[in-house]
Amino acid sequence: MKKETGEQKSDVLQMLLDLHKNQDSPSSLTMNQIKGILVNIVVAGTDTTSGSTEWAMSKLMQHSEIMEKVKKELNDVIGVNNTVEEFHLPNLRYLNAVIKETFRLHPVLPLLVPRCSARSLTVGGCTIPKGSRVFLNMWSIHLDPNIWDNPMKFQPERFLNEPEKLDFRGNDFQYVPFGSGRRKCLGINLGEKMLSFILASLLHSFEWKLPQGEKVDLSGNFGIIMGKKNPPHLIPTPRLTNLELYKRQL
Ligand code: HEM
Repeated sequence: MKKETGEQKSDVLQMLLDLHKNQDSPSSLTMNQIKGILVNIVVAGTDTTSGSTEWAMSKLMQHSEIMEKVKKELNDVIGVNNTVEEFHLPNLRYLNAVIKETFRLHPVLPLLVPRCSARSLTVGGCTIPKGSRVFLNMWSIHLDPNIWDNPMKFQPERFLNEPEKLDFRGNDFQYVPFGSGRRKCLGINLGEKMLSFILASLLHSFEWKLPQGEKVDLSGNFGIIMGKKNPPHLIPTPRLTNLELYKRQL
């Protein structure tokens, strides 16, 4: 990418291509490896973000009192005569707690990515032989009553009181929606910001309702990425007072 000043600025693709050019370096990459990395990023970043958005919208449709609190915060922070901008996001504390609580109850990768033990070891009295394929059931940790009060309840407030104690950077093993260790999600910052931006925009710009006679369906599908079995059908109506603002968003 070339800035107007003429100064070169590298993006991810450029960095990968530079590693390809430098074939003598131990960290050089082949074109096939570059393709693999790019596909990995696109695949890993797409269904996770859209799946989490669907879960969060469904939980909010199910809990109207929580939806009202989110809308009040959006009005206070953004204002009904304004659209969401990136700088608003850190101030949406309650919405961010809703997102964290959605990750806890509906992690899109409930078993994370499989691990392989590099040596034999004993964990909690169980021997794991070298070379075993290990799945970490992070979902059951997120619902463990020894760790969480009322674990089945959708209660974003639990993340408001001591937010620093429960970040999702992989340091608190009771809460790891983005995994932990060397293979943890490399899109944490982007994923968190995208989700916050998408939800804030959807909820600030529109009122949402279910089609007549339909109920919120919370069944999940079975797969590596656990999205909703049936995507939510929701009907939007404009929420902003100034309809010109919708043109600006297009
Ligand atoms: C709400 C959004 C997202 C969630 C909940 C999520 C969650 C996860 C989880 C749980 C893992 C497995 C970590 C482990 O096993 O320790 C993972 C891996 C990964 N994620 Fe994300 N992710 C999200 C968004 C993204 C985005 C936006 C990108 C890229 C732009 C991305 C790129 C990746 C990659 C490349 C891996 C594989 C890392 C590896 O195996 O070394 N993710 N993600």
